[in-house]
Amino acid sequence: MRPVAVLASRVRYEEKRIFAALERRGVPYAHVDTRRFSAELGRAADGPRYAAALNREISHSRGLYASMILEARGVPAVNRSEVIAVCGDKLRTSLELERAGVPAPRTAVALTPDEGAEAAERLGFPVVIKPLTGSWGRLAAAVRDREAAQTVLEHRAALPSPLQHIVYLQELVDKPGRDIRVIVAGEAVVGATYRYADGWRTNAARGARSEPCPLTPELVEPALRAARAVGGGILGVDLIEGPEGPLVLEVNHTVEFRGFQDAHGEDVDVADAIVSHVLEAA
Ligand SMILES: Nc1ncnc2c1ncn2[C@@H]1O[C@H](COP(=O)(O)OP(=O)(O)OP(=O)(O)O)[C@@H](O)[C@H]1O
Repeated sequence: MRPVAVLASRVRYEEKRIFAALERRGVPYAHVDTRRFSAELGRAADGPRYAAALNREISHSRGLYASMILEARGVPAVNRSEVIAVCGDKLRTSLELERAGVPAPRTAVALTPDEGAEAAERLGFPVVIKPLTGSWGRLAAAVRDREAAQTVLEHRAALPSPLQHIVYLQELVDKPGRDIRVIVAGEAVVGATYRYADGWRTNAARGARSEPCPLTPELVEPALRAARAVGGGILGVDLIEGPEGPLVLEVNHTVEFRGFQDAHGEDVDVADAIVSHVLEAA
């Protein structure tokens, strides 16, 4: 069997667990550091060197293009470049969720900061203003009135990147001090955790505490629908509990699972579920 490529510029807890899971199953693998990755075009006839590629790259651009290049060489990538492109952009994700009828917070988008203030007013305060790209909740702001919105949007307008001038807004959902993370691998739900933290951003990267969350149909169904909507693969679906049930916030394409694994202990093996899905793709 040709080796499975594990694409990652950093070997963290998650990648170590994945290497160990591959070794336990006797699957040959090669760690490919994306910082040392290059390919000459026109040589695709060389044929695929890997049975599949598991993309664990944190850098969005390197991850996206690594999957794209390997796919062009006939290597099935997990996740696929198209999925990474959708998940890496909050608006593209929201549009796919909307198309699939997945419940999500009320969301609006404006193509200039000035129009953003109007759109926020129409959505109704308080609102969350988020960058289209990025993670760990960085640069997201909860604003309670028009004046505060205008201050944030003025900062946005001053930023050099045109992408920062696109304003993505959401109602601030009054949630019970926690998020829910559901990990999906293909058509299987690996498990779910609650993530508790102080403040309105309760995601794990900001120091949240993870606890196991029961897999109820009202959670599993929107999580699987969200994963399918973005194209499927190994995905972390983030949900918050609204007054009428779970709402999908976003879908992450490079799942960090340390808190999740610690919360579940021996009951769930995320790395093994990931490897099992990659072998299906191979
Ligand atoms: N509309 C909302 N209402 C209430 N809380 C929200 C809303 N949007 C985001 N949050 C909170 O802020 C956190 C960060 O938001 P979001 O997940 O959109 O940002 P991110 O930068 O993509 O983070 P990550 O990719 O690390 O999950 C969420 O985990 C959630 O706790």
